[in-house]
Amino acid sequence: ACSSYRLRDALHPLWQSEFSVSGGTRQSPINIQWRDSVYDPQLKPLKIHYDPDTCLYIWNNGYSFQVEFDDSTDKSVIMGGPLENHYRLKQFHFHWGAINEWGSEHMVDSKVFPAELHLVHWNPVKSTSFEEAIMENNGLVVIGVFLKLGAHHAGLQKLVDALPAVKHKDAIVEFDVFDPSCLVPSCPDYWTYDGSLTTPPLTESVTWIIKKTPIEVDQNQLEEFRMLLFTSAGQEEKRMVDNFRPLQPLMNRTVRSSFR
Ligand SMILES: COc1ccc(N2C[C@H](O)c3cc(S(N)(=O)=O)sc3S2(=O)=O)cc1
Ligand SMILES: [Zn+2]
Repeated sequence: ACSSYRLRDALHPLWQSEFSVSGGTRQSPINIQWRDSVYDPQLKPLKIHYDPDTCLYIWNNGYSFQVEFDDSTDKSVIMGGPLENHYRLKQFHFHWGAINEWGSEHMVDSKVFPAELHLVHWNPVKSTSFEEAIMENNGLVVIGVFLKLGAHHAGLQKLVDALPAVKHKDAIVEFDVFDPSCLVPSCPDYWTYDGSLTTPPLTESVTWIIKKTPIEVDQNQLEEFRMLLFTSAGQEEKRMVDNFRPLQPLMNRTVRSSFR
């Protein structure tokens, strides 16, 4: 894994140079060293209540595909875990590689996964809008779920079937009635740490919750991700792959685990 990591890092100077914020002390993603994580018995189980009717549309934002939700009410929220209050689901998206040997943003004991799901939530108690929450300390909570190559994922397939409609940058397609909790593993175990957005503006406003157990997807489903394009219609095609940020230093942070 480390060799492919070095290779993948060398292949992607863009991500290395463009996305390094000066003076950051809590940047993401990180390599989670299982043995250095600290079990915190005060961490509660994470509670997830998503209403499938709050799903709005899928769009290609030029570095991933994103599924947006109606966040004007508390219909789709998470609570518990390390959180003092509830957080509203705003969007989810993925990061993936050109090949199965890499693609995730976080790593566990230097193990990379072919892809990683991010469910982005914001704190409606501390902030009056998502845009405001992005700039707030711990204004956002992102749940990270690793994807590994394995069985076909029936819930994901509904999403995959819509991807050809958003092949190009800025394409958008209506996507109603989808419950993203089908993408979250039932195992309750997670790690949590204070970090940042992994794309610009890289703000240090994210409480990360990384699920220990990956979900399984099959090769065809990963290949469908790789058929998307970074480029707009009419431009020279660039396949949307390797849209992950390199690992960032842990610095003075502790990763807590919800499990022994
Ligand atoms: C300044 O305006 C904005 C700033 C940020 C964003 N977002 C889009 C980003 O792609 C992005 C990436 C996230 S990740 N990989 O989970 O760390 S979370 C997130 S976002 O939804 O906050 C939208 C508007
Ligand atoms: Zn992300």
